[in-house]
Amino acid sequence: MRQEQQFVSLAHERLDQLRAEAEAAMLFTIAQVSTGLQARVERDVGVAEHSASLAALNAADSGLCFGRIDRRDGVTHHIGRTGIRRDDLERTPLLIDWRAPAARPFYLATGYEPMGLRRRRHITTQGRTVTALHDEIMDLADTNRTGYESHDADEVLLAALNSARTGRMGDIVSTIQAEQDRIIRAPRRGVLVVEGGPGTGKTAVALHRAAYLLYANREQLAKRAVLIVGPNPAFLGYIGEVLPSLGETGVLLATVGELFPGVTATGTDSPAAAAVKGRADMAGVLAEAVRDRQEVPEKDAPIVIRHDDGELLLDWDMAVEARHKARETGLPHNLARPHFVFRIIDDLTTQLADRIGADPYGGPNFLGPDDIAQLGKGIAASAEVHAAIASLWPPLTPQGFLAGYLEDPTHLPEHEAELIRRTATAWTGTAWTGTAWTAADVPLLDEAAELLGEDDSAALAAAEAEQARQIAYAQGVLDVSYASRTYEFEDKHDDDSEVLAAHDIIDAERMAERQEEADHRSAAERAAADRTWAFGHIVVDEAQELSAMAWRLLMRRSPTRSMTLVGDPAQTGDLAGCDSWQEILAPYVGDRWELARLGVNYRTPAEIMEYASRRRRITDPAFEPPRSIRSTGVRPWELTMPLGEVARLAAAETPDEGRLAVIAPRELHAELAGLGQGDGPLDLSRPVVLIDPRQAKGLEFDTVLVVDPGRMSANDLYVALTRATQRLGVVHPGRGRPAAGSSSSTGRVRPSLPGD
Ligand SMILES: Nc1ncnc2c1ncn2[C@@H]1O[C@H](COP(=O)(O)OP(=O)(O)OP(=O)(O)O)[C@@H](O)[C@H]1O
Repeated sequence: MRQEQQFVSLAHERLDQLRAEAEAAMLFTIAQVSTGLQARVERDVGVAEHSASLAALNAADSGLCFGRIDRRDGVTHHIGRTGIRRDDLERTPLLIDWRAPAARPFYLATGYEPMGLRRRRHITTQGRTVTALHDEIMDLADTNRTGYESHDADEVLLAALNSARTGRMGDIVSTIQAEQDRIIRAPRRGVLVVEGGPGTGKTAVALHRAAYLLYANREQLAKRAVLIVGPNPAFLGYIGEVLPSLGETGVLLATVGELFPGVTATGTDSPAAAAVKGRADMAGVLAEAVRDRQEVPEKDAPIVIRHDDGELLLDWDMAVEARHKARETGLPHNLARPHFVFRIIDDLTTQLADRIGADPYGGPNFLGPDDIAQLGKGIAASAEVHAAIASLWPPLTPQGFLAGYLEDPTHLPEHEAELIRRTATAWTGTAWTGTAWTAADVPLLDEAAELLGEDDSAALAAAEAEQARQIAYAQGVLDVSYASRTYEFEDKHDDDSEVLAAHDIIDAERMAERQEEADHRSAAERAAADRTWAFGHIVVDEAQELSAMAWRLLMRRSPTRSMTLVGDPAQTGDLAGCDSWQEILAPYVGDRWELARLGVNYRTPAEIMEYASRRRRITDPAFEPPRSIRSTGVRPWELTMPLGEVARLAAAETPDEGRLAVIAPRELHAELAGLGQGDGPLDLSRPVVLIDPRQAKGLEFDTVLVVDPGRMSANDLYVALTRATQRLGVVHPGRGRPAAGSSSSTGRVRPSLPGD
């Protein structure tokens, strides 16, 4: 213990030193007087880098060193949350990062396969003090004993699993299990699906995998960022702190509803409406709806355009031909539009030229090419012509198009159109007044953006003009720099001089590029603002919940198909969700994806899992639950009581340390308002929270009260019943009945389960 304490103290001293250095470097950078734009940008980048490394060092402070491996060849490594080098000339490693290859035996070695280890040691600390050691002998022939040999190999793991919940997920670096380690370190290429029942560590594994990949592929991933998709904002808040504690910042956490920059989905759809919006055939439906916006006049009712030189007629033939040519390009709507516009203007010009320049005696047209070009310019500049063209083939934004479509949904059976129809009060051009976008609208907006394409030619032209202006400016600067060479300089250094001046090494164009304000946002920040960003890796948690349309959106963000998808089809709650990985993935990767399974439940005690499985088998007789790693001796209980009394029950059941959740169908929440949560965003750090089964997805609490299970679908109930780490109570609404059965720790008498 003394030796390990010395080591841990040394590691912390070195961490403090590194922190002080990073702080000093940051202050120094901030203090730089930076006048030029370039210098300011460099300063900002420097500050961002130093603060990221400072954040990583700060996050590693708690539980800095948690393990040690002694190899048979006499080499010893200490394993920690981050890698630390000594302050010597060779910068020898002091603490090995848990993700480094050298740390791997700490997670994988067993008595059967010791991987060159003699001993594995878990070091438990509180602050900077070593409080316990647990040793495992790997080499059974080794007779050396330390006195800290663990009798129960899982002692450290069980202590971690039994600890009170805080409302925030913690990292598991000190107790990653071998089956989890193999998934965390699997190669980055391709699609890896991780399937497992509730509490098998899917979320934990997914987050540690993200941290591992950023460590192992820092070069590529730091530039492209990793996207982690979760089911709802409360869940993202719950897992949000795990990654900083793993020292990672190049990560964007988002729900699918947050993946269309500029749109915040605050509305809600009925489950049936979301299911329609999420269906794969919505892609074809929207494509048809876009074609509907490419119109032609009625055959016998051409559009009449007033023009200085007389009326012009935009008729059916002309529009059909122009539309055909524009569609033939295969370009999205807005990008094909210039082809349509060009064709119509050309035809109208011919129409006008034929009329003006016609020879009454049947000879050739009087007008020469220059005259005709002049006429064309006049037509192209006519507001009336443009209005007529726009009425046939309007430029469309995804928001404007989808808003219009949802007001009058076409290409769907009437009852489905009715489900998703929106009766908005007004569309202002950028937002709805009245009805908000929903999470299920976001994949449709993304689809619309693809179908419409962005006509950015105006923006590109503006960017080019700006670039030209900067080149001209830079040229001026270089000329001044050349002209102001001192004679002394010229005397001493002829043309072969090795001393370089600005004008020698940089031309105007390059200098202009440097003048441009460099984008010094992190990759994750830039990715969040860019709909077309291609992420280096995408992790999807609760992947079974995503609709087919959401998958289309995600696949666009991952052209390399480097993805980790974790989920459990048995927990699918969303009607739009898929229940077969093959079905989800086949359109994108065929059968080129890997499946890994996790089979041990680290969260739910055996007693609760047994109860949940029994309920589950009512609808799914062949159901096989994951194996619980621990049991608490406390069986779940059922009670019938008026809803108004649930708040009192919750107060009595709330553990002194830790959290309790009341999970009830949404429609009962008003009656359960006594739980005092208010209307604000869900705050999981409160000792008691009231949530519905969908919100409960992915979360866990020490104690859970499930209210009115009869109203929940089989999958929702299964999710609700598997959220507790210690105790589970099930409340049926009713007048209450005399209780009979086992006695609880709170003294309440609880009826035992039918069939128990
Ligand atoms: N190796 C481990 N060491 C310590 N704790 C672990 C380990 N693996 C998982 N856990 C813990 O088990 C609990 C369940 O893990 P997690 O939430 O990742 O499971 P899940 O499979 O995503 O569950 P669900 O499908 O129900 O959302 C968490 O508290 C997690 O920290």
